[in-house]
Amino acid sequence: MAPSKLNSNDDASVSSSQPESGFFNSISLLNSEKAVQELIQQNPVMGSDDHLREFSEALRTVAKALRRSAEGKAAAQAEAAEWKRKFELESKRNLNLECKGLSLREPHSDGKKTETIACQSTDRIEQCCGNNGICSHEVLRDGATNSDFKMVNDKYTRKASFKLSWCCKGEQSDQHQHDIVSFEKGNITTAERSSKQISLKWESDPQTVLILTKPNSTSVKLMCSEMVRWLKHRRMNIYVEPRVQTELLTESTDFNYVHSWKDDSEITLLHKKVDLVVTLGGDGTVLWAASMFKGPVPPVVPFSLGSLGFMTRFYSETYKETLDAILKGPINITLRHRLICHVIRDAAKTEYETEEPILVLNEVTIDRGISSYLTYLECYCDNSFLTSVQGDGLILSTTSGSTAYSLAAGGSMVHPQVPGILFTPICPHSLSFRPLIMPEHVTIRVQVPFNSRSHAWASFDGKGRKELGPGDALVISMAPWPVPTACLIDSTTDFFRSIHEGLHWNLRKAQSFDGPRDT
Ligand SMILES: NC(=O)c1ccc[n+]([C@@H]2O[C@H](COP(=O)([O-])OP(=O)(O)OC[C@H]3O[C@@H](n4cnc5c(N)ncnc54)[C@H](O)[C@@H]3O)[C@@H](O)[C@H]2O)c1
Ligand SMILES: Nc1ncnc2c1ncn2[C@@H]1O[C@H](COP(=O)(O)OP(=O)(O)OP(=O)(O)O)[C@@H](O)[C@H]1O
Repeated sequence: MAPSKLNSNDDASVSSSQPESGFFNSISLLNSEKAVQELIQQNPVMGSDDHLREFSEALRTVAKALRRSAEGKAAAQAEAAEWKRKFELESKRNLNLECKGLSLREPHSDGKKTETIACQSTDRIEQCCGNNGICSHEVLRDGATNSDFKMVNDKYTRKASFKLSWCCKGEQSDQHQHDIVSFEKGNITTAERSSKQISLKWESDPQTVLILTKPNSTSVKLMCSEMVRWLKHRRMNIYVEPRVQTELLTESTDFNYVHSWKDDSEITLLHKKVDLVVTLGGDGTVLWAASMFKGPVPPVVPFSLGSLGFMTRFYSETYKETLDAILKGPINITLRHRLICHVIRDAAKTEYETEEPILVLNEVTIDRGISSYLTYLECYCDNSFLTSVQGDGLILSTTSGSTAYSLAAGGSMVHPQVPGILFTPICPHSLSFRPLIMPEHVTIRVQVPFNSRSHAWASFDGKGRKELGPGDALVISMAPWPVPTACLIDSTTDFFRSIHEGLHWNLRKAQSFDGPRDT
């Protein structure tokens, strides 16, 4: 991922910054008032200006038109492009004003003035972070507003801010200042691929840890209570799920300092309180943790207390040393991309009938469920017909999910930092249907045709099955909120270790020298 796409927000959780075409496509498919409101809430820059509220109105109009007619689509897309341009200009202006400490409510500046402000604020970013970094307090407001503070144990604490940086070869050259592709003196060049290892450095001490645990496991329960005691000793605020809070209180009333929530709606605010998420379990627990955050996700430290543990590189035996190092920082992280999935019902006549989008870290699968007939699915990429699937189903996977179900269905393994979407058929009844890997910016639509003999079923990271009837569709694009997972060593070493140790990739006895050979 190119650095310009990285951002860390004022909640010190990680999100991608500017909307890209895939993201924008997904915005234009947001067709409920609630979904648009959520998007605005989750993006403080977007939500901070009347102009941008107007933008959300336009999005709803665009979304409606997109779903109605073919002619409407062309007009709506043109309108969407115009709003995208306005939005980008506006976001840039807001970011720049923030960097200069100016009020977001200043009257609009003309293009020239915006440019001057942009230059000054860029200088300031570089003064603090260097060319290859981004600070949460610089990019987004760090002025002490009430909402920035959280109340824990009757005292106000502030969510820790951090800086993300990435190493870039050729620091001396100015190549990294170029756009991705540049054209100078008739020569086409591409910028150096600068997204190497991303490093997270705390700018203020992390204070609040959320521990998520695999249920029904005695070893996990023991590890959880030991870790809670140790974190308390380190004066950390600790959150756990209500089930775990009950378990801890049953063990001892001494655990009354552990926080939880009563109502599921409080989960939507967790990212504002939590500095760090610790998972105790296997890959399923990491998926569970990711699913709890419908927007930005705080850094996740996955401890291995499962069987395969592809994404859980940390050993629970050495949790004290690990957490000491992580709370001190800096830490290498992998930004694991997620997909955002919208179920669009054919029967939905109004925007209120459509469903909440679902974020997946591994994959969304559309299969035949209990039906014994072939699944028949029509697939479109950015509104162009791509292919139809006749077989057991289709997997749309992230690169993190490439080593899970997609791998079992014949898809390639892909490094988790590669920003792509895997398109992997499940048992296709065709001799020539090979898996594909798409670029990150595409929007894929999978539709159950009206002449399909059966219904299809979508499942999200192996959970939450939804039935899709004829005319229903699933629209998938890259989500702007990745899951930042801490690395034991670095993204690449961890990935190679996982494919060797977890999957025994290409394990074969070496051929002995003792035999016929070239002379
Ligand atoms: N045929 C298959 O391989 C198959 C079938 C169904 C689901 N799954 C996978 O299971 C996932 C759900 O995991 P769960 O733990 O809740 O269910 P689960 O308990 O059924 O475990 C699935 C297995 O997949 C492994 N796994 C999960 N994510 C992985 C990843 N990113 N890379 C490598 N291995 C991974 C887990 O370690 C576990 O061994 C789904 O997202 C799907 O990818 C795989
Ligand atoms: N906090 C949680 N609450 C509810 N369910 C959870 C929670 N954590 C994990 N799960 C579910 O429990 C199941 C098993 O968890 P997990 O995959 O972590 O363990 P495992 O199967 O022993 O390990 P591995 O995936 O490494 O083989 C998964 O389906 C996961 O979704």
